[in-house]
Amino acid sequence: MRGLDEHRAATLALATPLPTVEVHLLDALGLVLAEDVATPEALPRWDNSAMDGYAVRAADVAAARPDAPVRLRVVADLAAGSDDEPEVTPGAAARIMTGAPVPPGADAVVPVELTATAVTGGAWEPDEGAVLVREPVATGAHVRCAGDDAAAGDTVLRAGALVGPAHVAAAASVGRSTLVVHRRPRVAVVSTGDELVPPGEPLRRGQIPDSNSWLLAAAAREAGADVLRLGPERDDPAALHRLLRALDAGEHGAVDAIVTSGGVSAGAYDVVKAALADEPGVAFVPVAVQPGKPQGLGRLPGGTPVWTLPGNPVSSATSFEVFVRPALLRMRGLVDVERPRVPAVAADSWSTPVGRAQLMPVVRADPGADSGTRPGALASDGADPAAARSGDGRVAVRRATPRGSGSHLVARLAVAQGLAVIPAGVEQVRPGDSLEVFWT
Ligand SMILES: Nc1nc2c(c(=O)[nH]1)N[C@H]1C(S)=C(S)[C@@H](COP(=O)(O)OP(=O)(O)OC[C@H]3O[C@@H](n4cnc5c(N)ncnc54)[C@H](O)[C@@H]3O)O[C@H]1N2
Ligand code: MOO
Repeated sequence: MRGLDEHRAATLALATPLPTVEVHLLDALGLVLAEDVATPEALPRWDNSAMDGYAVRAADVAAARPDAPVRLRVVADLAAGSDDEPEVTPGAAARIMTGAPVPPGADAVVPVELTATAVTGGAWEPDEGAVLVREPVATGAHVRCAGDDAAAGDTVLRAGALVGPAHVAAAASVGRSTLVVHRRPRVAVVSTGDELVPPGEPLRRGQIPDSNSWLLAAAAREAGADVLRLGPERDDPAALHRLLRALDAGEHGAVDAIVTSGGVSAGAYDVVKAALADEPGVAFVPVAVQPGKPQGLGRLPGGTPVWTLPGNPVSSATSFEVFVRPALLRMRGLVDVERPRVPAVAADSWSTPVGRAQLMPVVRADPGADSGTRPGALASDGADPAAARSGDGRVAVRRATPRGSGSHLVARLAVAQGLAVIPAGVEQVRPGDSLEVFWT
């Protein structure tokens, strides 16, 4: 049997970053940058005021006191956006608003609160032409200097970054209206099985609603892909083969990956295995993991990578999580495609299959476990972190359901907050044992 990590490596090897496209700023949100973005100019572009007030020469107001204010001639009124460049000579000041360029000669800004005018509290009246400064300011006070944020030529965004709101803002601030990003993968999800009917339709004995195509479509979308959801497909190998070949040939629109569920174990009607048996690029391999042992992987003749996941719903879910999700993230251009694994401590005991790693759906073992919050949020969600952590800070976890990692437990899978990864060499987990968990 192939090891869990070995199979993860094999699936990642199928994924390369997708071609790049230039998109408008908002459309870049959630995509991965494929270029470095530099600022052609310093940011800020010029010294500007951080306060509404008066641009002055600091030396002029050094002696200002509330009971002995300094009177300055007001020579200009500079709103943000003004391109005036009035010279502030000794004894002069310019009324200035936050963001307006500091005029030549001025080296500080006096906030309006530290001043009085002839018409205090009213609009500035040019005729009055003067301001009383009641306190001194240091040279440079309330001036935001050119280049504070970035020098001309500085890289402000790096290729490989996942574009979020702050990246959009940074790009806009350097004058970009578009960004070059890796395009989003389009994934076809196909469920198989004669027993399946679309959810909501009447069921006769033996039939169940198809939940995997919905699970996998949702998971793929959550991983940043566009999804073409198909199925349930009948247990007809020739028809399924035709469908998979058509997907590979782009007959349903171009797809970057195909994910199937079901029909890959040892049964008499294992349709996916039969459909792809003669495809030289696809191999079926047992992987030493529970759930998720029967796996198929490879490329169809047109080059489309295909993952054939086992049909048991929890097996499908965990297989997507550890084998497909990282590959989709890599296609999106991300370098870091693994969820961080965090140390945890078992608050529960269970046995694990001999010779296979185990992916155990878990929940926090603290009173906040039912709240739906993730352990990563513990420090700020108001729960008492001490209640959920061991003395050394590790989060305590227990199995999400008393039946543990049973691969048919689809309805209860939603209570799980993460997966504990138990190495193949461990046969029993006991309370207090160290675990590695990734939160999903
Ligand atoms: N003799 C053996 N039998 C099985 C083995 C084995 O090694 N030898 N492996 C078991 C393991 S482990 C798994 S996992 C499953 C995988 O089976 P398949 O991938 O062939 O899946 P199916 O047989 O099609 O279905 C299994 C199970 O899951 C239900 N299912 C399937 N698709 C869906 C869906 N879209 N939505 C909801 N539920 C679905 C299906 O009805 C079955 O109950 O094989 C074991 N057997
Ligand atoms: O591998 Mo199966 O997925 O153990 O249930």
